[in-house]
Amino acid sequence: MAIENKPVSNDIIFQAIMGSFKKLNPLSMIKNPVMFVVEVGTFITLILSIKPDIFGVSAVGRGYNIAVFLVLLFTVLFANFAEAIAEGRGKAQADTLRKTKSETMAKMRQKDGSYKEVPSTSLRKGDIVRVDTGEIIPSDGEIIEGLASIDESAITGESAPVIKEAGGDFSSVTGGTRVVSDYIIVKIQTDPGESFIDRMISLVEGAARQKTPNEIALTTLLAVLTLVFLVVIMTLVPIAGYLKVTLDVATLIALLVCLIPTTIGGLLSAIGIAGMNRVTQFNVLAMSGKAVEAAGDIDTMILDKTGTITFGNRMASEFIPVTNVLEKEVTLASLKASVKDETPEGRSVVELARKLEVNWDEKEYDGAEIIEFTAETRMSGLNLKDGTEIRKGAVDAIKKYVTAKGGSIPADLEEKANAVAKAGGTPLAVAINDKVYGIIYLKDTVKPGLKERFDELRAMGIKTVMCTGDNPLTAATIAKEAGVDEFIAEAKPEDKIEAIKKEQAEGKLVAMTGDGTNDAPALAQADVGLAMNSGTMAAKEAANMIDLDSDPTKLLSVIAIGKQLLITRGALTTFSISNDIAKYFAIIPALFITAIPQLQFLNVMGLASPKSAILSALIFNAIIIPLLIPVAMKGAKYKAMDANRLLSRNLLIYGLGGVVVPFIGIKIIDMIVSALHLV
Ligand SMILES: Nc1ncnc2c1ncn2[C@@H]1O[C@H](COP(=O)(O)OP(=O)(O)OP(=O)(O)O)[C@@H](O)[C@H]1O
Ligand SMILES: [K+]
Ligand SMILES: [Mg+2]
Repeated sequence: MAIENKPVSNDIIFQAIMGSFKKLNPLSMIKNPVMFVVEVGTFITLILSIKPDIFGVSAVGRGYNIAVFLVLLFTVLFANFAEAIAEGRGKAQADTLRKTKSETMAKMRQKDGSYKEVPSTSLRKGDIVRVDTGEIIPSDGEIIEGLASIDESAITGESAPVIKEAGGDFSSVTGGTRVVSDYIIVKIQTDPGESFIDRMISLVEGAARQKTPNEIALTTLLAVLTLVFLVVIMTLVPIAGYLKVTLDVATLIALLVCLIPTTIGGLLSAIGIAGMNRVTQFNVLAMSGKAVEAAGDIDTMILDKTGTITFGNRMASEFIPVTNVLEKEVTLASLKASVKDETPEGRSVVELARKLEVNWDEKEYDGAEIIEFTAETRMSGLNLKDGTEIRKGAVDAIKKYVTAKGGSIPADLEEKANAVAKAGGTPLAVAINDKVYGIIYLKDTVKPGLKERFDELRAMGIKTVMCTGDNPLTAATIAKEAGVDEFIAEAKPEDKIEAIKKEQAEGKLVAMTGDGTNDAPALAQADVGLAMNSGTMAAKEAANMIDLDSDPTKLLSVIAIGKQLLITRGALTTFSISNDIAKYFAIIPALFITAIPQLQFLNVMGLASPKSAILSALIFNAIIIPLLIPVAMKGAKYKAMDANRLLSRNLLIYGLGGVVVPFIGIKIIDMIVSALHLV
């Protein structure tokens, strides 16, 4: 499996430790204003450790300065470590992927039609290659000829081979996957360095990671808080002077660091990276953290039917004649309408007709005009040289077509089409000129386990809408079987976009899942566009997430991760800020107690000495960061419950916990520090 949930190895930890030091570079540190302030403080206390009197006569000794310096240094290192360890996971995954990207040779078609061996790295968009059994597909592309079973385990981890074929929604192939039977001719669709695996590598590695709007807002808030506390500390100096308490520079810095939100400041980026990692562990590639966060707030989910809710291998299973037409006649008409239809549906019609031993003389369709299937017309067929027009397509489309030609609609067409539709199949009507011959029954299967998962979505208050080009009856049957809330039938690509825009206009966040080229615009329009990996290149490029397992309900997991990401960030911010306030009350009394003995009643903590109080608070402030790394990495506990209840629960745990924990922690550390006579 390419992407897996390995435990953090010693190697990752070692790399993360090295990374913690590398990240001390102030240029990279400045992106995190809170930790940058701590780093500046670390630098100043380093100078004080060397020359304690540099800012005037100091009452504290070198040892105290050194102690503050060391604790501050570790605070910065711990924060860096949190980020580095979160990144480490992705780096390890990227390394595994790089191994699958070994250079291969490709057979590239030359101008004269012959094939020449070239290195896969030299292939450009538009080149045509042939891939035979056992060979690795050299780059991403679209099959233009042939049908093959392909082992995609290198990217999906799924060992069962998948069938890929020219035409239709299953024609895209990915570089690095292997042909296990037959051969295919592929038109390359990416230039070197831009392939799917390349994108996967840079994604899991976090190279393309950008702060989400949410993260930027929080970073700004934390920077403002830091500034406020800087002012608070400054005003402390004249107050202390008035009270004849001397506050050393090292003490002021220590106080400042205790007060500014270092806990969340240190963990913020790790939370984001880990959230993205969790998405990848579900075999979903998210192009941006923004998409994952949007998933956490989704109100409506729109799904394409064929290939998303169903497996999408719509196969002809029966030819049904209308009255006064023989079965043989409708079979022949269907064959005629499909001999040049390269879609999987078209080929399955030809296959079934040939199995029923109906054949058509090739000479008859010499020079015929091919009418290719489009999602717009929902028809396909041939215009013969003698003027005969043969069509098959969605029943309503064929009806319109025949009526326009002055033909009449057989009385039992509707009934026969409905019977197929009610069984969940797709009926295609077949006509030659103005005469309708009958129905082709296309069968498809609903993917298992959807109903339960759609029920879960409903419980979370998310509405599911199936949007299909198919007729209303088929749509109704499949909608019922899959358990979606609503459906839109006979939808053209622009109708899918309209459906999304309508929801968005009501202020809702919309997710769309799809697999076809006709879904691409809708995937791009949606706030969260999840493409099936089985789908076309266009769909995968338009989407901001790709599910490697082609499971539309995977969005449920992404929604959970998105929600958890927002909750984790909120919870740790609450904890961090209430923690800092508690620290303030723990150490201020200790500082002023010698000057104002009346304050003794405030000194509920009974800390040993002002110096030990400061140092203990600072040590607590540092070690809380690594202690919370597991929460940042795994995410805060998340249950599918009402948002308000979840919020009050978190406020209770992280807000109250944030107030209480420092009192206990600082007291314990103070006892150790004073017992060891550290200061
Ligand atoms: N090869 C074909 N020739 C003629 N008509 C077809 C062909 N394939 C599909 N159709 C008809 O066109 C309709 C639209 O097909 P399309 O694959 O575009 O559906 P869609 O909009 O992607 O919706 P979904 O994938 O959800 O079913 C089908 O329901 C069917 O009636
Ligand atoms: K702090
Ligand atoms: Mg489709």
